[in-house]
Amino acid sequence: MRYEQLPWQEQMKLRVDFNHMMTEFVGQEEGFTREHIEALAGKIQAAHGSMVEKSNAGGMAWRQLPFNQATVVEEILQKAEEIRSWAEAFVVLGIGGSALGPLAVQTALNHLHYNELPGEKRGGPRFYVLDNVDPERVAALFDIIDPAQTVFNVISKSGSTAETMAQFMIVYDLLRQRIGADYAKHIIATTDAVKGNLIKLAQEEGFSAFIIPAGVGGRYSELSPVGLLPAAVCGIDIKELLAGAAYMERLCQQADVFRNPAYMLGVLQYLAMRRGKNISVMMPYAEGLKYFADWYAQLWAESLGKRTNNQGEEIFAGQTPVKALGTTDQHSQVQLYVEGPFDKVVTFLGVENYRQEVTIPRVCQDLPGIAFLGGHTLGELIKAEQFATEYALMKAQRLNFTITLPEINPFTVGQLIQLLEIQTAFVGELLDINAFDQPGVEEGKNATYALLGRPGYEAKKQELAARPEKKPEYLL
Ligand SMILES: O=P(O)(O)OC[C@H]1O[C@H](O)[C@H](O)[C@@H](O)[C@@H]1O
Repeated sequence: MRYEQLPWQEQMKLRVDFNHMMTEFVGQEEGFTREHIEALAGKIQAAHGSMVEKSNAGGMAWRQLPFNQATVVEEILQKAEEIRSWAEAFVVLGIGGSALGPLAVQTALNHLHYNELPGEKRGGPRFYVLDNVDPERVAALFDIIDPAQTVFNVISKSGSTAETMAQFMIVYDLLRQRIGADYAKHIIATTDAVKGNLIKLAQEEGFSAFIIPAGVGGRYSELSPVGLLPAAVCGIDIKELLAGAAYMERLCQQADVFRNPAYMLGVLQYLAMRRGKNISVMMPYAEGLKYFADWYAQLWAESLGKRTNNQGEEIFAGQTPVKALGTTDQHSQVQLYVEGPFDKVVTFLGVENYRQEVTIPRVCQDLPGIAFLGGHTLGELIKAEQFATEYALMKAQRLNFTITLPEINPFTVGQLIQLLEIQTAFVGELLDINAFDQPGVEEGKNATYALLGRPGYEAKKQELAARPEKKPEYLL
Protein backbone atom coordinates (compact mmCIF):
# COMPACT_ATOMS: atom_id res chain seq x y z
CA MET A 1 0.00 0.00 0.00
CA ARG A 2 1.37 3.41 -0.88
CA TYR A 3 2.27 5.68 1.99
CA GLU A 4 -0.47 8.22 1.22
CA GLN A 5 -3.05 5.41 1.01
CA LEU A 6 -2.35 4.48 4.64
CA PRO A 7 -5.17 5.45 7.02
CA TRP A 8 -4.50 8.89 8.52
CA GLN A 9 -3.72 7.25 11.87
CA GLU A 10 -0.89 5.43 10.18
CA GLN A 11 0.42 8.48 8.36
CA MET A 12 3.91 9.25 9.54
CA LYS A 13 3.78 10.77 12.96
CA LEU A 14 7.05 12.49 12.28
CA ARG A 15 6.76 15.31 9.81
CA VAL A 16 9.64 15.95 7.48
CA ASP A 17 9.64 19.41 5.98
CA PHE A 18 12.08 19.83 3.20
CA ASN A 19 12.55 23.51 3.89
CA HIS A 20 13.88 25.25 0.88
CA MET A 21 15.54 22.12 -0.37
CA MET A 22 13.34 21.25 -3.28
CA THR A 23 10.80 23.87 -4.07
CA GLU A 24 10.69 27.61 -4.59
CA PHE A 25 14.41 27.90 -4.83
CA VAL A 26 14.57 26.43 -8.28
CA GLY A 27 17.09 28.41 -10.26
CA GLN A 28 18.87 29.62 -7.17
CA GLU A 29 22.24 27.92 -6.84
CA GLU A 30 21.29 26.27 -3.57
CA GLY A 31 17.86 24.92 -4.32
CA PHE A 32 16.86 21.42 -5.42
CA THR A 33 13.81 20.62 -7.50
CA ARG A 34 11.84 17.47 -7.94
CA GLU A 35 13.65 17.18 -11.28
CA HIS A 36 16.95 16.90 -9.43
CA ILE A 37 15.51 13.95 -7.54
CA GLU A 38 13.90 12.36 -10.58
CA ALA A 39 17.19 12.61 -12.43
CA LEU A 40 18.49 10.22 -9.80
CA ALA A 41 15.59 7.79 -10.24
CA GLY A 42 17.77 5.00 -11.57
CA LYS A 43 20.33 5.39 -8.82
CA ILE A 44 17.60 5.58 -6.17
CA GLN A 45 15.91 2.44 -7.44
CA ALA A 46 19.26 0.63 -7.57
CA ALA A 47 20.10 1.73 -4.03
CA HIS A 48 16.66 0.59 -2.87
CA GLY A 49 17.20 -2.77 -4.57
CA SER A 50 20.51 -3.13 -2.81
CA MET A 51 18.93 -2.29 0.54
CA VAL A 52 16.26 -4.97 0.00
CA GLU A 53 18.88 -7.49 -1.14
CA LYS A 54 21.09 -6.85 1.89
CA SER A 55 18.09 -6.95 4.24
CA ASN A 56 16.91 -10.25 2.78
CA ALA A 57 20.44 -11.64 3.16
CA GLY A 58 20.43 -10.67 6.86
CA GLY A 59 23.00 -7.95 6.29
CA MET A 60 20.88 -5.29 7.94
CA ALA A 61 19.76 -7.23 10.99
CA TRP A 62 19.25 -3.94 12.85
CA ARG A 63 16.15 -3.32 10.69
CA GLN A 64 14.47 -6.35 12.25
CA LEU A 65 15.13 -5.34 15.86
CA PRO A 66 11.66 -3.76 16.30
CA PHE A 67 10.04 -7.06 15.40
CA ASN A 68 12.15 -9.99 16.62
CA GLN A 69 12.98 -9.33 20.27
CA ALA A 70 9.81 -10.26 22.15
CA THR A 71 11.56 -12.85 24.32
CA VAL A 72 14.62 -10.79 25.14
CA VAL A 73 12.41 -7.78 25.88
CA GLU A 74 10.64 -9.78 28.57
CA GLU A 75 14.01 -10.90 29.97
CA ILE A 76 15.19 -7.28 29.98
CA LEU A 77 12.06 -6.08 31.74
CA GLN A 78 12.48 -8.78 34.38
CA LYS A 79 16.15 -7.93 34.94
CA ALA A 80 15.31 -4.23 35.05
CA GLU A 81 12.67 -4.81 37.69
CA GLU A 82 15.15 -6.74 39.83
CA ILE A 83 17.79 -3.98 39.50
CA ARG A 84 15.24 -1.28 40.27
CA SER A 85 14.35 -3.11 43.48
CA TRP A 86 17.76 -2.55 45.11
CA ALA A 87 20.33 -0.64 43.05
CA GLU A 88 20.97 3.02 43.77
CA ALA A 89 22.99 3.56 40.61
CA PHE A 90 23.24 2.00 37.15
CA VAL A 91 26.45 2.68 35.26
CA VAL A 92 26.97 1.95 31.55
CA LEU A 93 30.60 1.18 30.74
CA GLY A 94 30.89 1.56 26.97
CA ILE A 95 31.99 3.83 24.17
CA GLY A 96 30.77 4.88 20.70
CA GLY A 97 27.64 2.99 19.71
CA SER A 98 27.71 1.24 23.09
CA ALA A 99 27.23 4.50 24.96
CA LEU A 100 25.80 7.26 22.75
CA GLY A 101 22.44 5.58 22.16
CA PRO A 102 21.72 4.94 25.85
CA LEU A 103 22.73 8.52 26.62
CA ALA A 104 20.56 9.99 23.85
CA VAL A 105 17.46 7.98 24.77
CA GLN A 106 17.83 8.59 28.50
CA THR A 107 18.15 12.34 27.95
CA ALA A 108 15.16 12.36 25.59
CA LEU A 109 12.79 10.31 27.69
CA ASN A 110 13.63 10.97 31.30
CA HIS A 111 13.56 14.07 33.48
CA LEU A 112 16.38 16.39 32.44
CA HIS A 113 17.62 16.36 36.05
CA TYR A 114 16.80 12.67 36.55
CA ASN A 115 19.79 11.90 38.79
CA GLU A 116 19.08 14.87 41.05
CA LEU A 117 15.46 13.91 41.66
CA PRO A 118 14.66 12.41 45.07
CA GLY A 119 14.61 8.61 44.89
CA GLU A 120 10.83 8.26 45.20
CA LYS A 121 10.31 10.68 42.30
CA ARG A 122 13.05 9.14 40.21
CA GLY A 123 11.60 5.67 40.64
CA GLY A 124 14.81 3.94 39.64
CA PRO A 125 18.58 4.05 40.12
CA ARG A 126 20.65 7.10 39.18
CA PHE A 127 22.06 6.66 35.67
CA TYR A 128 25.58 7.27 34.43
CA VAL A 129 27.36 6.58 31.15
CA LEU A 130 31.12 6.24 31.44
CA ASP A 131 32.42 6.50 27.86
CA ASN A 132 35.96 7.69 28.37
CA VAL A 133 39.13 6.73 30.26
CA ASP A 134 39.98 10.17 31.52
CA PRO A 135 41.26 9.23 34.99
CA GLU A 136 39.69 12.30 36.59
CA ARG A 137 36.27 11.44 35.23
CA VAL A 138 36.50 7.79 36.31
CA ALA A 139 37.78 8.72 39.77
CA ALA A 140 35.07 11.37 40.10
CA LEU A 141 32.33 8.85 39.45
CA PHE A 142 33.58 6.66 42.26
CA ASP A 143 33.33 9.71 44.54
CA ILE A 144 29.56 9.75 44.06
CA ILE A 145 28.50 6.12 43.77
CA ASP A 146 28.68 3.22 46.21
CA PRO A 147 29.78 0.16 44.22
CA ALA A 148 27.94 -2.03 46.71
CA GLN A 149 24.69 -0.35 45.61
CA THR A 150 25.56 -0.14 41.92
CA VAL A 151 25.04 -2.27 38.81
CA PHE A 152 27.62 -1.90 36.05
CA ASN A 153 26.42 -2.70 32.53
CA VAL A 154 29.55 -3.40 30.47
CA ILE A 155 28.57 -2.95 26.84
CA SER A 156 30.92 -3.94 24.05
CA LYS A 157 29.96 -5.49 20.73
CA SER A 158 33.54 -6.67 20.12
CA GLY A 159 34.10 -7.49 23.77
CA SER A 160 37.63 -6.13 23.43
CA THR A 161 37.56 -2.33 23.23
CA ALA A 162 40.49 -1.15 25.34
CA GLU A 163 38.64 1.68 27.06
CA THR A 164 35.62 -0.40 28.04
CA MET A 165 37.65 -3.41 29.13
CA ALA A 166 39.98 -1.20 31.19
CA GLN A 167 36.96 0.23 32.96
CA PHE A 168 35.63 -3.30 33.45
CA MET A 169 38.90 -4.49 35.01
CA ILE A 170 38.85 -1.62 37.49
CA VAL A 171 35.24 -2.36 38.46
CA TYR A 172 35.79 -6.13 38.52
CA ASP A 173 38.73 -5.80 40.94
CA LEU A 174 37.03 -3.20 43.10
CA LEU A 175 33.81 -5.22 43.42
CA ARG A 176 35.60 -8.46 44.26
CA GLN A 177 37.64 -6.70 46.93
CA ARG A 178 34.73 -4.72 48.30
CA ILE A 179 31.94 -7.27 48.02
CA GLY A 180 33.56 -10.68 47.63
CA ALA A 181 31.76 -13.75 46.34
CA ASP A 182 28.43 -12.38 45.17
CA TYR A 183 29.98 -9.52 43.23
CA ALA A 184 28.59 -11.04 40.01
CA LYS A 185 25.12 -9.55 40.53
CA HIS A 186 26.71 -6.10 40.17
CA ILE A 187 27.90 -6.74 36.62
CA ILE A 188 25.84 -7.30 33.47
CA ALA A 189 27.53 -7.81 30.11
CA THR A 190 25.96 -6.78 26.80
CA THR A 191 28.08 -8.21 24.03
CA ASP A 192 28.42 -10.59 21.09
CA ALA A 193 27.30 -14.19 21.60
CA VAL A 194 30.73 -15.65 20.85
CA LYS A 195 33.31 -12.99 19.89
CA GLY A 196 35.64 -11.23 22.26
CA ASN A 197 36.66 -11.47 25.91
CA LEU A 198 33.50 -10.17 27.53
CA ILE A 199 31.26 -13.14 26.77
CA LYS A 200 33.98 -15.50 27.99
CA LEU A 201 34.28 -13.55 31.23
CA ALA A 202 30.52 -13.59 31.69
CA GLN A 203 30.42 -17.35 31.24
CA GLU A 204 33.44 -17.99 33.48
CA GLU A 205 32.48 -15.52 36.21
CA GLY A 206 28.74 -16.12 36.09
CA PHE A 207 27.49 -12.62 35.54
CA SER A 208 24.38 -11.98 33.46
CA ALA A 209 24.80 -11.33 29.78
CA PHE A 210 22.55 -9.94 27.04
CA ILE A 211 23.48 -10.62 23.43
CA ILE A 212 23.90 -8.08 20.64
CA PRO A 213 22.55 -9.98 17.63
CA ALA A 214 24.92 -10.81 14.78
CA GLY A 215 24.69 -8.25 11.95
CA VAL A 216 23.89 -5.40 14.35
CA GLY A 217 26.82 -2.99 14.39
CA GLY A 218 27.52 -0.68 17.34
CA ARG A 219 26.14 2.52 15.84
CA TYR A 220 22.98 0.66 14.72
CA SER A 221 22.47 -1.12 18.06
CA GLU A 222 20.40 1.26 20.20
CA LEU A 223 17.23 -0.81 19.70
CA SER A 224 19.05 -3.99 20.77
CA PRO A 225 19.81 -4.84 24.44
CA VAL A 226 22.53 -2.16 24.19
CA GLY A 227 19.86 0.50 24.55
CA LEU A 228 16.91 -1.49 25.84
CA LEU A 229 18.37 -2.60 29.18
CA PRO A 230 19.57 0.85 30.33
CA ALA A 231 16.29 2.37 29.18
CA ALA A 232 14.18 -0.23 31.02
CA VAL A 233 16.24 0.15 34.19
CA CYS A 234 15.46 3.87 34.12
CA GLY A 235 11.75 3.27 33.66
CA ILE A 236 11.49 4.02 29.93
CA ASP A 237 8.75 2.17 28.02
CA ILE A 238 10.92 0.06 25.72
CA LYS A 239 7.91 -1.61 24.09
CA GLU A 240 6.72 1.82 22.94
CA LEU A 241 10.25 2.64 21.76
CA LEU A 242 10.24 -0.51 19.61
CA ALA A 243 6.66 0.18 18.47
CA GLY A 244 7.71 3.54 17.10
CA ALA A 245 10.68 2.00 15.32
CA ALA A 246 8.41 -0.73 13.93
CA TYR A 247 6.00 1.95 12.67
CA MET A 248 8.80 3.75 10.84
CA GLU A 249 10.24 0.51 9.47
CA ARG A 250 6.84 -0.54 8.10
CA LEU A 251 6.30 2.94 6.66
CA CYS A 252 9.65 2.76 4.90
CA GLN A 253 8.88 -0.75 3.66
CA GLN A 254 5.46 0.26 2.30
CA ALA A 255 6.14 3.66 0.82
CA ASP A 256 7.47 3.70 -2.71
CA VAL A 257 10.99 5.01 -2.99
CA PHE A 258 9.95 8.57 -3.76
CA ARG A 259 7.63 8.68 -0.74
CA ASN A 260 10.01 6.96 1.64
CA PRO A 261 10.96 9.65 4.18
CA ALA A 262 14.27 8.01 5.10
CA TYR A 263 15.21 7.62 1.46
CA MET A 264 14.21 11.18 0.56
CA LEU A 265 16.17 12.61 3.49
CA GLY A 266 19.09 10.57 2.25
CA VAL A 267 18.72 11.71 -1.36
CA LEU A 268 18.74 15.36 -0.31
CA GLN A 269 21.92 14.85 1.69
CA TYR A 270 23.42 12.96 -1.27
CA LEU A 271 22.55 15.80 -3.64
CA ALA A 272 24.00 18.28 -1.17
CA MET A 273 27.22 16.28 -0.85
CA ARG A 274 27.58 16.24 -4.62
CA ARG A 275 27.27 20.00 -4.49
CA GLY A 276 30.16 20.23 -2.05
CA LYS A 277 28.21 20.45 1.19
CA ASN A 278 30.67 18.42 3.21
CA ILE A 279 29.35 19.46 6.62
CA SER A 280 26.08 18.22 8.11
CA VAL A 281 24.81 20.13 11.13
CA MET A 282 22.32 18.38 13.41
CA MET A 283 20.49 21.02 15.43
CA PRO A 284 17.76 19.83 17.79
CA TYR A 285 15.51 22.56 19.22
CA ALA A 286 14.99 20.54 22.40
CA GLU A 287 17.33 19.87 25.31
CA GLY A 288 15.85 16.37 25.41
CA LEU A 289 17.22 15.68 21.90
CA LYS A 290 20.61 17.24 22.62
CA TYR A 291 22.52 13.95 22.66
CA PHE A 292 20.76 12.72 19.54
CA ALA A 293 23.18 15.08 17.79
CA ASP A 294 26.07 13.13 19.36
CA TRP A 295 24.53 9.74 18.50
CA TYR A 296 23.88 10.90 14.92
CA ALA A 297 27.43 12.24 14.61
CA GLN A 298 28.83 8.74 15.08
CA LEU A 299 26.16 7.13 12.88
CA TRP A 300 26.79 9.59 10.05
CA ALA A 301 30.58 9.95 10.34
CA GLU A 302 31.48 6.30 10.83
CA SER A 303 28.99 4.97 8.27
CA LEU A 304 29.79 7.37 5.43
CA GLY A 305 33.38 8.51 6.07
CA LYS A 306 35.10 5.98 3.82
CA ARG A 307 38.25 6.12 1.68
CA THR A 308 37.12 3.66 -0.98
CA ASN A 309 33.82 2.59 -2.53
CA ASN A 310 32.69 -0.99 -3.11
CA GLN A 311 34.64 -1.00 -6.38
CA GLY A 312 37.91 -0.26 -4.57
CA GLU A 313 38.09 3.25 -6.02
CA GLU A 314 39.40 5.98 -3.73
CA ILE A 315 36.56 8.44 -3.20
CA PHE A 316 37.19 9.82 0.31
CA ALA A 317 33.44 9.94 0.93
CA GLY A 318 31.59 11.45 3.82
CA GLN A 319 30.21 14.56 5.42
CA THR A 320 31.49 16.04 8.70
CA PRO A 321 28.76 16.01 11.35
CA VAL A 322 28.47 19.03 13.60
CA LYS A 323 26.54 18.90 16.87
CA ALA A 324 24.47 21.98 17.60
CA LEU A 325 21.56 22.86 19.89
CA GLY A 326 18.76 25.35 19.41
CA THR A 327 18.34 28.03 20.62
CA THR A 328 21.72 27.90 22.38
CA ASP A 329 23.90 27.68 19.29
CA GLN A 330 22.10 30.46 17.51
CA HIS A 331 24.43 32.45 19.73
CA SER A 332 27.57 30.58 18.82
CA GLN A 333 27.40 28.92 15.38
CA VAL A 334 24.59 30.40 13.29
CA GLN A 335 26.71 33.39 12.24
CA LEU A 336 28.91 30.92 10.34
CA TYR A 337 25.92 29.04 8.93
CA VAL A 338 24.32 32.21 7.53
CA GLU A 339 27.39 34.04 6.23
CA GLY A 340 30.17 31.48 6.00
CA PRO A 341 31.10 29.07 3.21
CA PHE A 342 28.38 27.31 1.21
CA ASP A 343 29.63 23.97 2.53
CA LYS A 344 26.94 22.68 4.90
CA VAL A 345 23.40 21.41 5.30
CA VAL A 346 21.48 22.04 8.52
CA THR A 347 18.95 19.54 9.90
CA PHE A 348 16.59 20.96 12.49
CA LEU A 349 14.93 18.56 14.93
CA GLY A 350 11.79 20.38 15.99
CA VAL A 351 9.07 19.54 18.55
CA GLU A 352 5.38 20.34 18.01
CA ASN A 353 4.37 20.09 21.66
CA TYR A 354 6.88 20.41 24.48
CA ARG A 355 6.02 18.23 27.47
CA GLN A 356 6.25 21.19 29.84
CA GLU A 357 5.27 24.82 29.40
CA VAL A 358 6.43 28.01 31.12
CA THR A 359 4.75 31.38 30.63
CA ILE A 360 6.78 34.60 30.57
CA PRO A 361 5.11 36.91 33.10
CA ARG A 362 3.94 40.37 32.10
CA VAL A 363 6.54 42.26 34.10
CA CYS A 364 8.97 45.09 33.10
CA GLN A 365 6.10 46.52 31.04
CA ASP A 366 7.71 49.96 31.08
CA LEU A 367 10.61 48.58 28.99
CA PRO A 368 9.24 48.11 25.47
CA GLY A 369 12.40 46.28 24.41
CA ILE A 370 11.42 43.32 26.60
CA ALA A 371 7.80 43.97 27.56
CA PHE A 372 6.70 42.26 24.32
CA LEU A 373 7.94 38.92 25.71
CA GLY A 374 5.42 39.06 28.56
CA GLY A 375 2.44 36.76 28.10
CA HIS A 376 4.20 34.52 25.59
CA THR A 377 5.29 31.03 26.60
CA LEU A 378 8.82 29.66 26.29
CA GLY A 379 7.44 27.06 23.87
CA GLU A 380 6.25 29.88 21.62
CA LEU A 381 9.62 31.58 21.97
CA ILE A 382 11.76 28.54 21.11
CA LYS A 383 9.55 27.64 18.14
CA ALA A 384 9.64 31.23 16.90
CA GLU A 385 13.42 31.18 17.19
CA GLN A 386 13.64 27.91 15.30
CA PHE A 387 11.47 29.23 12.47
CA ALA A 388 13.43 32.49 12.46
CA THR A 389 16.69 30.56 12.11
CA GLU A 390 15.27 28.42 9.29
CA TYR A 391 14.13 31.67 7.65
CA ALA A 392 17.53 33.33 8.03
CA LEU A 393 19.20 30.30 6.44
CA MET A 394 16.65 30.26 3.64
CA LYS A 395 17.17 33.96 2.90
CA ALA A 396 20.90 33.32 2.79
CA GLN A 397 20.19 30.39 0.45
CA ARG A 398 21.58 27.82 2.90
CA LEU A 399 20.28 24.27 2.56
CA ASN A 400 18.25 23.13 5.54
CA PHE A 401 15.39 20.84 6.39
CA THR A 402 13.36 20.02 9.45
CA ILE A 403 12.23 16.82 11.11
CA THR A 404 9.41 17.58 13.52
CA LEU A 405 8.34 15.27 16.32
CA PRO A 406 4.76 15.85 17.47
CA GLU A 407 6.15 15.31 20.97
CA ILE A 408 9.23 13.68 22.46
CA ASN A 409 7.99 10.28 23.65
CA PRO A 410 9.13 6.66 23.36
CA PHE A 411 7.10 6.14 20.17
CA THR A 412 8.47 9.17 18.31
CA VAL A 413 12.02 8.57 19.58
CA GLY A 414 11.82 5.01 18.27
CA GLN A 415 10.67 6.35 14.91
CA LEU A 416 13.50 8.89 14.83
CA ILE A 417 16.15 6.24 15.50
CA GLN A 418 14.86 3.96 12.75
CA LEU A 419 14.42 6.89 10.34
CA LEU A 420 17.98 8.16 10.75
CA GLU A 421 19.51 4.67 10.63
CA ILE A 422 17.69 3.84 7.37
CA GLN A 423 18.60 7.27 5.95
CA THR A 424 22.26 6.64 6.73
CA ALA A 425 22.31 3.13 5.29
CA PHE A 426 20.55 4.38 2.16
CA VAL A 427 23.12 7.13 1.58
CA GLY A 428 25.75 4.42 1.93
CA GLU A 429 24.09 2.59 -0.98
CA LEU A 430 23.87 5.79 -3.03
CA LEU A 431 27.61 6.33 -2.44
CA ASP A 432 28.27 2.65 -3.16
CA ILE A 433 30.24 2.25 0.06
CA ASN A 434 30.11 -0.12 3.02
CA ALA A 435 28.18 1.82 5.67
CA PHE A 436 28.67 -0.89 8.28
CA ASP A 437 32.41 -1.20 8.81
CA GLN A 438 35.00 1.15 10.27
CA PRO A 439 38.45 0.19 8.94
CA GLY A 440 39.78 3.65 9.68
CA VAL A 441 39.79 3.11 13.44
CA GLU A 442 42.10 0.07 13.33
CA GLU A 443 45.39 1.97 13.00
CA GLY A 444 44.78 3.93 16.18
CA LYS A 445 43.69 0.83 18.03
CA ASN A 446 46.75 -1.14 16.97
CA ALA A 447 49.07 1.71 17.89
CA THR A 448 47.45 1.87 21.33
CA TYR A 449 47.95 -1.85 21.84
CA ALA A 450 51.61 -1.54 20.77
CA LEU A 451 52.27 1.42 23.05
CA LEU A 452 50.83 -0.49 26.00
CA GLY A 453 52.89 -3.58 25.23
CA ARG A 454 50.18 -5.95 24.00
CA PRO A 455 51.84 -9.22 22.89
CA GLY A 456 51.96 -9.60 19.11
CA TYR A 457 52.24 -5.87 18.48
CA GLU A 458 56.04 -5.60 18.70
CA ALA A 459 56.42 -4.72 15.01
CA LYS A 460 53.91 -1.91 15.39
CA LYS A 461 55.85 -0.74 18.45
CA GLN A 462 59.04 -0.55 16.40
CA GLU A 463 57.22 1.29 13.65
CA LEU A 464 56.01 3.80 16.22
CA ALA A 465 59.50 4.13 17.70
CA ALA A 466 60.88 4.94 14.25
CA ARG A 467 58.28 7.60 13.57
CA PRO A 468 59.64 11.07 12.77
CA GLU A 469 59.52 13.14 15.94
CA LYS A 470 56.42 15.31 15.64
CA LYS A 471 57.96 18.81 15.67
CA PRO A 472 55.17 21.31 15.05
CA GLU A 473 56.46 24.17 12.94
CA TYR A 474 55.63 26.74 15.57
CA LEU A 475 57.96 25.13 18.16
CA LEU A 476 61.18 27.04 17.54
O1 LIG B 1 30.92 -1.94 21.21
P1 LIG B 1 32.41 -2.04 21.02
O2 LIG B 1 32.82 -3.23 20.24
O3 LIG B 1 33.14 -1.90 22.32
O4 LIG B 1 32.86 -0.81 20.11
C1 LIG B 1 32.66 0.50 20.54
C2 LIG B 1 33.00 1.43 19.38
O5 LIG B 1 34.37 1.25 19.08
C3 LIG B 1 34.83 1.17 17.78
O6 LIG B 1 35.84 2.10 17.75
C4 LIG B 1 33.92 1.45 16.62
O7 LIG B 1 34.50 2.41 15.76
C5 LIG B 1 32.56 1.94 17.01
O8 LIG B 1 31.69 1.74 15.90
C6 LIG B 1 32.07 1.19 18.21
O9 LIG B 1 30.76 1.64 18.54
